[in-house]
Amino acid sequence: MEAINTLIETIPPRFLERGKLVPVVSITAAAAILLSSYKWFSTTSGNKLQNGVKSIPIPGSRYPYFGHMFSLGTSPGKVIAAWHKEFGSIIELRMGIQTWIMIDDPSLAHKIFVSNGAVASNRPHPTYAYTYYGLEGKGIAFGAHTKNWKNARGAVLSILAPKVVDKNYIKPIQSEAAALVDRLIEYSKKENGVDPTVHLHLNSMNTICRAAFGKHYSFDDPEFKTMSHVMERSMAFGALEQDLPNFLPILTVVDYFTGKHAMMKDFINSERNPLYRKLIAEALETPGPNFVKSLDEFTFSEEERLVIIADLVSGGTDTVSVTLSWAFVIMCHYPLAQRKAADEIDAFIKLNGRLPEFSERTKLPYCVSMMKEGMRFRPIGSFGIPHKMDDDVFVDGYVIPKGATVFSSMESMHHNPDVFSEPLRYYPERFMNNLKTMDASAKGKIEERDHFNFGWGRRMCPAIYMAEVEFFTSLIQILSKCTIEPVRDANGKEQLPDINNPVNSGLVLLPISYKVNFVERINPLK
Ligand code: HEM
Repeated sequence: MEAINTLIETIPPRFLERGKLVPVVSITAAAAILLSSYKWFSTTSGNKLQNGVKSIPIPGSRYPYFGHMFSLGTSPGKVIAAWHKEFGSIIELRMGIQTWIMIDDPSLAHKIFVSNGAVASNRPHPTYAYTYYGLEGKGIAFGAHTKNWKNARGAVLSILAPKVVDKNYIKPIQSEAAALVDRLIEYSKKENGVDPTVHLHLNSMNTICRAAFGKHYSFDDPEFKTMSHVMERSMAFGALEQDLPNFLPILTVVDYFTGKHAMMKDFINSERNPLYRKLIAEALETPGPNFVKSLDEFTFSEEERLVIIADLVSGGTDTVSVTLSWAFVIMCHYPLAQRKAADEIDAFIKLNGRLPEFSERTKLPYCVSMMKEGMRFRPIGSFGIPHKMDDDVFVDGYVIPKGATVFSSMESMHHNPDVFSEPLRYYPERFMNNLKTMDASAKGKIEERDHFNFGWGRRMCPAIYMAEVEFFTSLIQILSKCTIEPVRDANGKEQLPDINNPVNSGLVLLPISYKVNFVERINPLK
């Protein structure tokens, strides 16, 4: 019963009337528990050969029916990393009726996702993401690997191509980055320390909304609040614990009694879709380029276009801001690295009388390396977005079975000593000889990739170039105008942000909420 109680605790109370639910769950629980009330322990027989095929190790303890669902705790990335250390680069988890394969070796991941891209590029179908958010699998992020998806992906790649970003979106990115720095400095002057989260959220939302719709917001704009609310609700519905029947079909009855599907449908029809329809209609009339107008050059249905735009807005909102948030934490902990990057920027400004553009990044090798090392040192997600296998694939002696959900274990992969020497050391210099854009590096040879945060193959993030332009531009603006310093307590003692314990928030890993000071410095431009 302990397992079922844990399960109930994971379902947010707003979706449940506990009084009604507990008896229902108790019946299903009794059925499940009756089947067996003991714990199974790991079959650690990995790498045994059977008919020339190595078996994939199954780590840790697991329960009948539930499998590993209660073994991952609140920091699944860390648990998985420990299992990789013990059992090797490929492990298998049983998540209810689903089989999850976790990989922390980039070359194995490459062989599965890239070399076998034709059958390793599907997505699992989480109920909310696929049925409701995706209006039955439309768009690109959660759509099945079909012809429609290929068309959508092709259109998105063309509107996010580096030369299009350079031509249409660099100026808005620059002006939003400048506004971000000004706000961070202004708020730091008002108080002892500022929590950058909301400022970064506004910045990333404005950057993507300018690109998508040609519009941007202030904090108190009611539409900004609506956008944030819609995004937050969507994330909450998309959380794994909302999708338990996909793992444990016995719990379908819980969804039925709690009316969860009706709530999801209602949210999409009465909140998400009307908002996006309004933004899309306005964007078509707004002067200047934007994603909506670019998509209009293709022949998508109204629903298809809406979901593609929603994918781009959701994908673009908190990814770069979390990357920047980690960069702030890291720079507080490594002031010498921060100084070195600022000196490099100052030297460029002294020579050129202006801030560097992204196209000039190789003149700032330390800054570029710092960006790459920051993403390696603190990846923004534990597992990226999973792929689903359409067929069996035979790789390095293992069979990755049809139907399995395959993840790259991002935390473990980026700290894998076989891939990065001294992986726990923050050492930007390791990338000084790899100054290619992250976009070029991600699409190049596996041995030449810098990091793996943007995923793999046909499903690789289509916005890498835009994301790194945003990251670079904000970093340069910030370091040219201020230093990032820890706050001090009443005794003048530094209070450094926590760098070691990320908070798992759905798809992303956030730093624990923190405050730092953005202290204005002599502007090298003046
Ligand atoms: C630091 C920033 C970012 C990171 C680390 C990141 C990471 C990722 C990852 C890991 C995936 C899944 C790849 C896979 O399945 O193998 C992905 C997909 C995606 N990303 Fe990003 N992303 C970032 C920024 C952005 C931005 C700025 C946008 C929009 C402008 C965006 C839009 C998307 C979309 C639409 C997909 C779905 C692609 C598909 O399924 O075909 N991302 N991203």
